[in-house]
Amino acid sequence: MTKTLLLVHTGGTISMTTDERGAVTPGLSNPLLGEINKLGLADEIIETEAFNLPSPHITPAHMLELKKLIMRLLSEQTADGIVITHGTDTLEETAYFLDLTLDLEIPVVLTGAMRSADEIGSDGVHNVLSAIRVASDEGSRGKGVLVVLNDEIHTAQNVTKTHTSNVSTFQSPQYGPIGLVTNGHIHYHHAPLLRTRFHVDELGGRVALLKVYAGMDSEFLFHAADAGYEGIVLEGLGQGNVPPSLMPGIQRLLDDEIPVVLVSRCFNGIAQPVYGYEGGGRMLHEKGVIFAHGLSGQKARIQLLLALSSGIGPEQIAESFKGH
Ligand SMILES: NC(=O)C[C@H](N)C(=O)O
Repeated sequence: MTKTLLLVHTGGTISMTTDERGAVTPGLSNPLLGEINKLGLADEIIETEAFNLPSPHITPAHMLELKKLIMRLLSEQTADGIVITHGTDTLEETAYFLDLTLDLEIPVVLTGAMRSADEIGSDGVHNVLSAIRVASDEGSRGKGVLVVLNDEIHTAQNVTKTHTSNVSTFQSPQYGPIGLVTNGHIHYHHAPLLRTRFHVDELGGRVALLKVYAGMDSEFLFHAADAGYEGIVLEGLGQGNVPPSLMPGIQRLLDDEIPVVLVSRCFNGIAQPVYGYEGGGRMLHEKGVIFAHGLSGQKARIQLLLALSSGIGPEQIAESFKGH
């Protein structure tokens, strides 16, 4: 069966080259543009450049623009799958944003590279090739937004960048990758069960993400309430605890009806209300702190931003985090 894929570029190292100073930099034009089609990897690849940005420059506003661009392209052109190239630094946030906002059965696959387009051993074209094969595979339908790098398939919900420079940087700490890409096969060994979706046309609300540390005081939380933040995500300690000195700040946020979402700063495992001591998870839970089981801080922040922007009430916001 002939397959038509949309290939959308957003920038990142995959689209960068080394300048005369030896620094990796985006050029005036994306070196990937026009090159992938020459490889004859799919029957038809329709290529679009959304942005040419390093991914630390990508904001939730760009993510929403990307979502709208995809919907516009799909209204003009039917496609069997979508591949998006992206810088790796914030790739997981864009992937999760799209996972929470796109309502598509066709595969949507993000990829990137750790080595620039002109570097020896560059992983970019190989990763695009893998992403195109995954996006063309019937088994990839209905699995939510996927991230493909280094011959592994991850869900947007779980994947995270774990190494500053290694090509095997993307891992899914909770459950591992959901599939593998080999020379001849796309092989899935499990599938995501739960998905949350938000209908968002415009982004509203400021949401901050703060990492909790030993002896942390409440000052930043008081400041966040005074500064008009509409949501706070805390990367708590262990199973989901905070120092007692943070409790006055949390209480202030809750009194002001600012949702407080708690994840763990641990790399693995889920936050849960286990401990009954001052600042322990049980106390936080009883006060109304929302536990985002298994999400990283940066993903919980994207979700809280989308939940607030979608206009749902506090109970539905809390409910939306239950699936994780
Ligand atoms: N490997 C990369 O793509 C990292 C780069 N700083 C970016 O995210 O744009």
